[in-house]
Amino acid sequence: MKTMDAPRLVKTRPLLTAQGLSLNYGSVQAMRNVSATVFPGEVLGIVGESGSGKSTFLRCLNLEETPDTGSYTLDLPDVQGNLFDLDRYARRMLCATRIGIVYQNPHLGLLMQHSSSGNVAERLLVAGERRFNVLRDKARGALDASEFPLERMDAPPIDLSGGMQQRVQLAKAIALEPALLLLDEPTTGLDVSVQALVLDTLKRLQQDRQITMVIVSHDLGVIRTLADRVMVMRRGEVVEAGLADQVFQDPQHAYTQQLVHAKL
Ligand SMILES: Nc1ncnc2c1ncn2[C@@H]1O[C@H](COP(=O)(O)OP(=O)(O)OP(=O)(O)O)[C@@H](O)[C@H]1O
Repeated sequence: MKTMDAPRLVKTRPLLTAQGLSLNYGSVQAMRNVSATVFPGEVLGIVGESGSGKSTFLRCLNLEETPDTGSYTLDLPDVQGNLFDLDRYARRMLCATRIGIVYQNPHLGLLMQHSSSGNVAERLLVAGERRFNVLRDKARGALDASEFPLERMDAPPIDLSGGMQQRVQLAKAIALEPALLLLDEPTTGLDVSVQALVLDTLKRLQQDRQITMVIVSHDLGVIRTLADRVMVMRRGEVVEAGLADQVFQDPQHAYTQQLVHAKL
């Protein structure tokens, strides 16, 4: 069983605060009044059935999407106010330098025909690094931390396995040591044994670097392995939220009970 690391859960100020996010796509209400707080070094897991609004919420946290209502702040020294008020350039810079994301579909996060090291270096270039040796060394370091086989670092993602592609995405996401790492179904679609290895890497990275993470998965096993806190979504709403161990051991909402028992 996962052991609870108490000090990580007793932090004074949240890093991430999202309040009252709602978003409609035409007549579809993708999110209704969704709020979340994540403290530094914590992992928030978001579970729920397909179409419950998990990815929409994550896209908002990555500033790819702007909700109709709601606010989002990150408690960082040079970042102020509601991030949804930032212009496109400021959003792009904030995402490039402070927020990393790994998508389920590597085509969304990577240039599939470019070298893997080039994909990671691109993130550093956006942040202003121009020295070739530094780019190469930092890309190598990030790939190594993601447990990517370095002898393949010049291969394009299109020639790599799904697990390796996810490691390249991860390396790109952590290359600038982001304050927040967002993971959208990072292991879905991989073979079970590869899933377990990628999960191990995520767990190790989180423990070594204390990265604050928000992970979306429909797989309770993934959430149980990584998350300190859990948020359960259904039809665009949060139906239950709490410490992971509590939610899994004593789910309060009928829908969460159904999810947990279906998994057992
Ligand atoms: N760009 C879009 N245009 C129109 N509707 C959308 C769009 N993105 C999401 N939706 C709708 O919003 C709702 C929430 O979708 P979302 O992808 O956030 O759910 P999810 O919980 O992440 O599901 P899944 O696990 O299948 O990815 C769904 O009804 C979906 O069809």
